[in-house]
Amino acid sequence: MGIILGNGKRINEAGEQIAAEVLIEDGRIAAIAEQLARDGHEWIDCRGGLISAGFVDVHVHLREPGFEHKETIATGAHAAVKGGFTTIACMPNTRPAIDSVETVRYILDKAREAGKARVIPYGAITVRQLGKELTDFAALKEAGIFALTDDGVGVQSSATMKEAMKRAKELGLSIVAHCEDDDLITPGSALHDGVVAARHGLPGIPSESESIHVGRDILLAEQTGVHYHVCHISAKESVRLVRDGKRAGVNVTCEVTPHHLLLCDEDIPEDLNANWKMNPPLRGREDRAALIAGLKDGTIDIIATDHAPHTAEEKANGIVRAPFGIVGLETAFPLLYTHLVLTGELTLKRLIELLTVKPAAIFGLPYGRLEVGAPADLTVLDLETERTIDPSTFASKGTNTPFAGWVCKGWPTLTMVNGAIVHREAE
Ligand SMILES: NC(=O)N[C@@H](CC(=O)O)C(=O)O
Ligand SMILES: [Zn+2]
Repeated sequence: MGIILGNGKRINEAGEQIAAEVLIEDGRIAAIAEQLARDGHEWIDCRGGLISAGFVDVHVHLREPGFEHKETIATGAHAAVKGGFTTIACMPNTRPAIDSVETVRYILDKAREAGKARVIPYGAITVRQLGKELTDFAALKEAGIFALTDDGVGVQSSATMKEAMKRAKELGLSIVAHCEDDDLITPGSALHDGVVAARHGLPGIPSESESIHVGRDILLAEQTGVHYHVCHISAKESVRLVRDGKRAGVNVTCEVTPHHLLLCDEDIPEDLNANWKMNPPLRGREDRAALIAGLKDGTIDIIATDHAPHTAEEKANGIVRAPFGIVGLETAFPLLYTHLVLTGELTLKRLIELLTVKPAAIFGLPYGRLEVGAPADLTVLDLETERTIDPSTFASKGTNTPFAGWVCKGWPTLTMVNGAIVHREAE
């Protein structure tokens, strides 16, 4: 007995939406056709919704262990499947950091218990993410990490980064980098060093604090041959450096977040609400344009949310003292579909590739494909119904989003991981 996702649509090679039904058996996609014989299988009515491969998000902060008041693996993995994400990679800036085999095992066990999205942990590059001593990459790989990063902080020392890349290359692991040169940032800076910070008389985070690491690391990746991936790219100069690196044949990829694609510093409300504070900051209007251009020309490889939950109390501390970060898992697809696809910036086919097959492919993961034989990680999307983003309905513990009140189409109605239904909207 299998399950049929019936009365749905899919996107064909030409990018058209065509009628489709999908049969799931033994956790895999067993058949895809315009119409399937019911044959006693369980039949689910997709009501004309788009059946897509489940989304893959390589940048998620799950906060457990250590910051369970912000998010737990269970609440974060639930938020993921509500947003159509079936595989999420969790960042190591937990307490303890993901720098030991024990912590990797703890996370994998908790994720299995939660039974929602598939969780693949990153391992920290350096012990406690302090930027000094490298972690035991081989042991972390054996325990099940998916790639290496110190996200949350930049690796300040070029020598440490180079040594990390050499060892990662030997083990076939990717180096994923939060690019931030601490020396170039005045402590307490919260906003991009641009017109808005200037108007408020606040010190700004300059673009070169990001791009200098991007440039440095592309040169080191060229030397070491490692696959190097840039987190949450935000500055136009960083996009240019990645474009040049790719042209020179360096194995460099990068991700952009929905918020950097849709917002710039000039959109931040005058009261400087801290739900607009994240790292890297919303940059200038030209940076946002460069990110969209980079996405269109293939310089930017994928979209990742940088889901970063914090409590409302922490975010009420004012723009300077509040922590950096916004949630993203439950709003990413509706925002991108409504504000990039329906506006004509990107095709739906391309948006879905940026969220599925592309992230899977650059990290060698067997997910993100709507194909017979592939693991049945699927999401069904209602492309018609308009809904308003309401943080009080989030499964995430975090309600810290600048997008509250935005009206979107493209809401996930059903999510399946390995053939099991892990989320279904009430009808
Ligand atoms: N992006 C953020 O603003 N914050 C992240 C850290 C990070 O991704 O750098 C967090 O852990 O809160
Ligand atoms: Zn980061």
